[in-house]
Amino acid sequence: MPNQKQPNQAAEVLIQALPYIKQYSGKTIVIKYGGNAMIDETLKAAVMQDIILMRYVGINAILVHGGGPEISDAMQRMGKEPAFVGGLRVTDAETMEIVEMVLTGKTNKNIVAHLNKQGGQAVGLSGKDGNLIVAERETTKGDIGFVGRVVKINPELLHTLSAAGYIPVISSVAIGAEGESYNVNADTVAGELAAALSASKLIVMTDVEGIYQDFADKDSLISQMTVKDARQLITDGVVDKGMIPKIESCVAAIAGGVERAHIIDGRLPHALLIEVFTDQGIGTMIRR
Ligand SMILES: Nc1ncnc2c1ncn2[C@@H]1O[C@H](COP(=O)(O)OP(=O)(O)O)[C@@H](O)[C@H]1O
Ligand SMILES: CC(=O)N[C@@H](CCC(=O)OP(=O)(O)O)C(=O)O
Repeated sequence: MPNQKQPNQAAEVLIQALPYIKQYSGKTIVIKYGGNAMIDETLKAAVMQDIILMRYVGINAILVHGGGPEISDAMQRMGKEPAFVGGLRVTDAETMEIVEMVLTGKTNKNIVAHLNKQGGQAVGLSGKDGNLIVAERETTKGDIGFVGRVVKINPELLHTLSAAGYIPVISSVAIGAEGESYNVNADTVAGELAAALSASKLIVMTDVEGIYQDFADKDSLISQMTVKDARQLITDGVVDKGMIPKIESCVAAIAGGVERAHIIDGRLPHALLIEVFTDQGIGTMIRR
């Protein structure tokens, strides 16, 4: 399709981006990618382009991906019924194998291939590589098997890859003290990594515009709030389901020193570029 912008308009767009390029070049931005934007191929291509552009202007872009629906599909094909306790997948030994095959084997490599096809230099990792994400068994929700609680992040490998211009793509499979695998929620991993890397931003992409004060009222989108407000939303039961781990990961990131966390709509093409490089605030921003 021909570019419908007049040349001066195109120049304006680039000039508007300049202060943001200056602000974030050389800084780290952690992106959690999942949900709808992952299933739709056109949206997926747009997300990859945004990340490649971020990398080319010198931003250390780190991508953490989910893949919950794909894991559930694979389980069902293998005759296993997915079950969740408090939003976490009950993960017996066989399910852990499926999680690792799908997330680290398939989804991770698929994203890496997409990024590389479009001109990026992506490297796929799980939390096992370089002992990146060390976990122990999550025990606060009863026995839910090999679900992990993050105990340590070793981000050195990510610094090395970013410094060399690579885009690390990370699946949320962690390693235990005995080398065993743990299944960790991908939102949680993104928040922990953002804190460990002292990222400038954590951006969580999802399948709604952002956080609503009242989920039934689409005019009640919260454009920004403090960590205290965010915690209150969970206490008051305003957010539930998949939104709770997202808010918790934003809160953990900010408590760990990240400046800002954003929950944005992955269904909007180029939502990442709009968030990082324009004056337009989209989604919900959480700050100290
Ligand atoms: N107050 C709220 N505002 C926005 N979304 C909410 C709220 N409370 C619950 N949600 C739910 O959280 C979901 C996002 O979490 P999830 O389905 O896990 O997303 P993803 O697949 O992107 O990880 C939304 O689709 C929505 O149904
Ligand atoms: C413990 C736990 O629940 N792990 C998640 C890991 C994947 C994930 O978080 O994917 P989304 O971001 O697409 O939801 C799971 O098994 O589904």
